[in-house]
Amino acid sequence: MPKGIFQVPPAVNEPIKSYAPGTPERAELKKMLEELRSQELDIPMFIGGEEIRTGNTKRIHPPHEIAHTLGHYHQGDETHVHMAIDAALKARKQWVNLSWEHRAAIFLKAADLLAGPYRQLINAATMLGQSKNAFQAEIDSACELADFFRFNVQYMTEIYAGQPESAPGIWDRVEYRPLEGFVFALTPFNFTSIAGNLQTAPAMMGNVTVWKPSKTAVYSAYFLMKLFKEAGVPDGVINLVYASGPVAAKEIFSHPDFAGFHFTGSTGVFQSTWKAIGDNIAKYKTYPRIVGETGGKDYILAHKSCDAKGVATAIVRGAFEYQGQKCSAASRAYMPASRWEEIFGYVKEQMAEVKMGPPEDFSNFVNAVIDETSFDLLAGAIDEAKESNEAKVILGGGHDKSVGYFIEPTIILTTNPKYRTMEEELFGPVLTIYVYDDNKFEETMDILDSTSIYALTGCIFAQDRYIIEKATKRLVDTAGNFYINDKPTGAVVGQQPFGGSRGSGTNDKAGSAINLMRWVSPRTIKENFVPPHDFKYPFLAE
Ligand SMILES: NC(=O)c1ccc[n+]([C@@H]2O[C@H](COP(=O)([O-])OP(=O)(O)OC[C@H]3O[C@@H](n4cnc5c(N)ncnc54)[C@H](O)[C@@H]3O)[C@@H](O)[C@H]2O)c1
Ligand SMILES: N[C@@H](CCC=O)C(=O)O
Repeated sequence: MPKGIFQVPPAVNEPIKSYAPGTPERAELKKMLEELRSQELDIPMFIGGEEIRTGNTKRIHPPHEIAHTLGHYHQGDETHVHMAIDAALKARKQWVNLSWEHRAAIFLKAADLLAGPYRQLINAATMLGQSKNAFQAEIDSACELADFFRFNVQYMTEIYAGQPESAPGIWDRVEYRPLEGFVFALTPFNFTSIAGNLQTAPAMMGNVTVWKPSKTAVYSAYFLMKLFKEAGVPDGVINLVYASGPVAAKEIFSHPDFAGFHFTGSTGVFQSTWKAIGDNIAKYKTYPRIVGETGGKDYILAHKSCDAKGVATAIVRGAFEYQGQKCSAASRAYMPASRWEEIFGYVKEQMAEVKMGPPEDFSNFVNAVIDETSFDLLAGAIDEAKESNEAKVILGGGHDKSVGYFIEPTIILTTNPKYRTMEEELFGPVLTIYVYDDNKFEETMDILDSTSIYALTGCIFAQDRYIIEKATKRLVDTAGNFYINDKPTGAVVGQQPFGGSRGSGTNDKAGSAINLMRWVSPRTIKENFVPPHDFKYPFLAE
């Protein structure tokens, strides 16, 4: 059989389609939305390639239309988590031995299927299930996920190519073994791409996985599983269960073969799961890898030298796209007193054109927040600000859950830079502004640095280059992704590796070689071509 040192096609970012009126992609997406809306799906779990139905079904509805039923999923319990672990460990025997180029081919095929025949299916499922507009679905579930697959394949080959030096007569090699056990992927509701990356990144490196999605993103998870199957992921390599988070975590974190945790979600859940892993540490065969990207309190800092219109657009897009439900979304902003009125004028001008409603109507920029719990939390914080003597609502502030979970894009102005909504992650379309005295730029950076536990994203708007340098240095620990004259959202795989530090996560940069390295356990192999036959050192010769 001919052999070769294979090279993968260089990764390029999936081009974003416009969905402008009259484009074929708009027509295809509209048709797919209608098709999905006309069905009520029966959604099983997938364990070892089998469809598992429990009869304990839960209704799925669009967050923007509570009365409409998209389908029902079969809720599992601890027995299904166990089945998933067993199926993963069974599949491991073959999967770890499959040559890397075949793993690569599966995920390159997944990228092409997603960019082609699955594109509008996954986009429509994300729009309906998670209430995203067409553009937000496109950049997430089609483009970012295809980018994760393609760039991760390329990074995988770069990792494998990393080999040590060899002295004369010796050949040193490193093999990047998958972890000894299984990986648990616990995924959030807000990005279909993240839900599709957390189990495939470890799987690409030769691992087997148990995947538990958010209960509010089961609908798109179901279609992702179909995509994985069609791409050729063998049975049992990725097992999808819908047990509750605590039930799944309890079973998984007490299993001796638990070898890795790939998490994205809130800081509180990450901290509690880390603690559970720590409590069980003596049970495991190997020290588990823990990767978690978590919450944020992302900021916009404007200097008096800023471009006011640029700041206003960063506020509108950075805080309100996808209803502020991006971990990267701007939720606090520091504005110079001399420019605030001008900036706010532009914000009001832009917001006057923003429409809110269901994503099936393509003229809506803002859709619904994910569920009632989130709605109540956001509405409560807004109402509290309305009553506060330290804050006032200067834009939006309305909320209504009679049809869907709609929260108007809201701006709170506070006189207290440590006001609750300057510190806590709310995860919705609520931005809090603190206006500072132009002469207190440095003190304002100190306040910004010490206000929240998070350090995910942030940006500086300034035209003065000395100020840009000063802010970049002074705010070094406040964000894992720092932007200059740009909004703090919209990182692209291969361009801006994404992740935060402090309370925002382990900063292992999703969609990068840093992340993939966490899913391998290298073995060093030294081969001596002509082993010595005499134990004596030369200096013993006398
Ligand atoms: N840093 C990042 O890259 C990034 C990206 C996306 C989202 N996020 C963060 O994710 C959060 C929003 O997503 P979410 O609401 O789905 O997060 P979440 O923490 O509520 O849920 C994440 C996952 O954990 C599960 N879970 C919830 N409680 C659990 C428990 N007690 N034990 C075990 N599992 C549990 C959920 O079912 C879900 O699958 C925000 O905090 C956001 O900032 C971070
Ligand atoms: N890539 C996205 C990640 C958002 C997470 O929820 C961004 O940078 O906005």
